[in-house]
Amino acid sequence: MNRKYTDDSLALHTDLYEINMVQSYWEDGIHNKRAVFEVFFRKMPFGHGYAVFAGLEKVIDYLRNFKFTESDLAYLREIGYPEDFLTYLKTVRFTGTLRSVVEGEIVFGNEPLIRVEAPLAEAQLIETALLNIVNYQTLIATKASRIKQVVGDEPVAEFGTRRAQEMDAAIWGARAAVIGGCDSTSNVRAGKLFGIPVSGTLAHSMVQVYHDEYTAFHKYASTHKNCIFLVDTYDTLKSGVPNAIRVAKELGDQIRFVGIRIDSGDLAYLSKKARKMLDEAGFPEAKIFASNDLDEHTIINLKAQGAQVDSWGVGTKLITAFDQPALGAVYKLVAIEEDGKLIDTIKISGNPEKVTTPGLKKVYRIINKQNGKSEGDYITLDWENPQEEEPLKMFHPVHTFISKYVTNFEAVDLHKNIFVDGKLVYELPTIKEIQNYVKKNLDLLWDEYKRILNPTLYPVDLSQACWDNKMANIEKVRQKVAKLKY
Ligand SMILES: Nc1ncnc2c1ncn2[C@@H]1O[C@H](COP(=O)(O)OP(=O)(O)OP(=O)(O)O)[C@@H](O)[C@H]1O
Ligand SMILES: O=P(O)(O)OC[C@H]1O[C@H](OP(=O)(O)OP(=O)(O)O)[C@H](O)[C@@H]1O
Ligand SMILES: O=C(O)c1cccnc1
Repeated sequence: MNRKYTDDSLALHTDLYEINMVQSYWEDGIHNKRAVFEVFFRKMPFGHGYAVFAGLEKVIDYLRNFKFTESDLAYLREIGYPEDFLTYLKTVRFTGTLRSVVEGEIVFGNEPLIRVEAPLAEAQLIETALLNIVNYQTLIATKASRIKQVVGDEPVAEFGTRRAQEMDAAIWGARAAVIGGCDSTSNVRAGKLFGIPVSGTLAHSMVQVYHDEYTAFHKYASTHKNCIFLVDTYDTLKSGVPNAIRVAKELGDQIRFVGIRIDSGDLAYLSKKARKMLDEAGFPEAKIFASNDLDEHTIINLKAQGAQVDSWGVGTKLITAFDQPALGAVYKLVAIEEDGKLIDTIKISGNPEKVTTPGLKKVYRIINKQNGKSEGDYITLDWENPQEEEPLKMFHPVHTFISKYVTNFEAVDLHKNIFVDGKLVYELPTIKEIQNYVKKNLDLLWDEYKRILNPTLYPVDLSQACWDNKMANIEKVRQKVAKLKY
């Protein structure tokens, strides 16, 4: 490789306009004003009833190491930035406070997932990377959770690396898939980096190398104790399954015949026939693994057809978020310092759903103590404490007549302090802990929110104070615009 600059930092993993805006702020002397931005998405991915948040570990890593290196500065110099601005950029680190929902949190549209309070320049420079990370990982974790919803307790292996949108996506996608509910990944590097269980069978090429299944299975079994034989290279029922049975019988206790994998053809029909053959041959414990372009839709169909599948391998459609390639999370300014005080800001849109909600906010999950289920999420201004309100009025933020009163509840603040004044104060959980957290959180939701087709809309409401503040800000902008004379 003969590149002019070494790839030794992620500070330039940003859109040019962020640097240009920061240059203007710096020239104007406002780059250190406090600014507050929030990350949120509007539309539920895949039409799912909930999303699974992922990406925080990478966000933390990115922010801890945030700095412009000599090669970054040399490149910026080359493309025309002035020396005094570069001298300033050299000093920039992340010194802000970041509050966020944790990985594995069940989240919904229009609620703040991450809140960044930092000097304006810093908060601006990190926008692109934060969105890049959270958009992808949350999307994949959510897709995996959809798949897990239809699979139930059977194991799901993530097989997507070869079809992922490049290497980083494979690695972080594998991790996100495991957060969402996959039990293992085929990506060995992801196993090494994140402590995720790895799993695998064998490919058609190995059968082709030995020209017949019998020899290939024997060779595999002579080096590996646990054997899952791939049975669809030539003819699943006439050749693959009989050869798997023959080798398993011949080797007896010398191997652990875990089962067979079917990777083409009619998976319902073939799995039922194969099940019968394995049972009749005395292998009722042998498992049937299925793969081939699977997703939640094919799996639900296969189950409806009575497919005898015990374990699922899911690749392309999971790792590429095949039916919805982007989450669409945004990063919006909600407050900015003026005369030493934070002032709320708003972005108006003709589309009511795109009008931002001004001010520093918190998001609470309102859990009914009687049944242990969530009543909805409740967004408040920073200073509010919904726990002190009894009964708590929850109302739809657009169709405000839809409302309910909740009593006997626990209001759980979903945001944790991750960085305080640039210092990391959060201890990262293990992947196993994150997976358990997802399961525990999903128990809070009624099944109606969890079905994969037309789920009931989960309430994400604004507190009265938050709603009033939004209306007041809209009115303020309206009056300002009305006074303009152009
Ligand atoms: N019984 C079934 N009901 C619904 N979908 C199925 C069933 N069996 C398999 N499928 C799905 O149908 C698709 C079939 O893919 P494809 O047309 O590539 O056929 P194939 O059998 O894999 O052929 P090839 O040998 O070329 O791989 C896959 O997505 C697979 O998961
Ligand atoms: O279908 P996916 O959900 O994407 O799962 C991954 C696929 O990758 C492999 O196929 P491939 O044809 O690449 O290699 P093989 O010869 O090992 O089957 C495997 O057999 C699966 O079909
Ligand atoms: O181990 C497997 O069976 C596997 C791994 C990656 C992709 N497809 C299948």
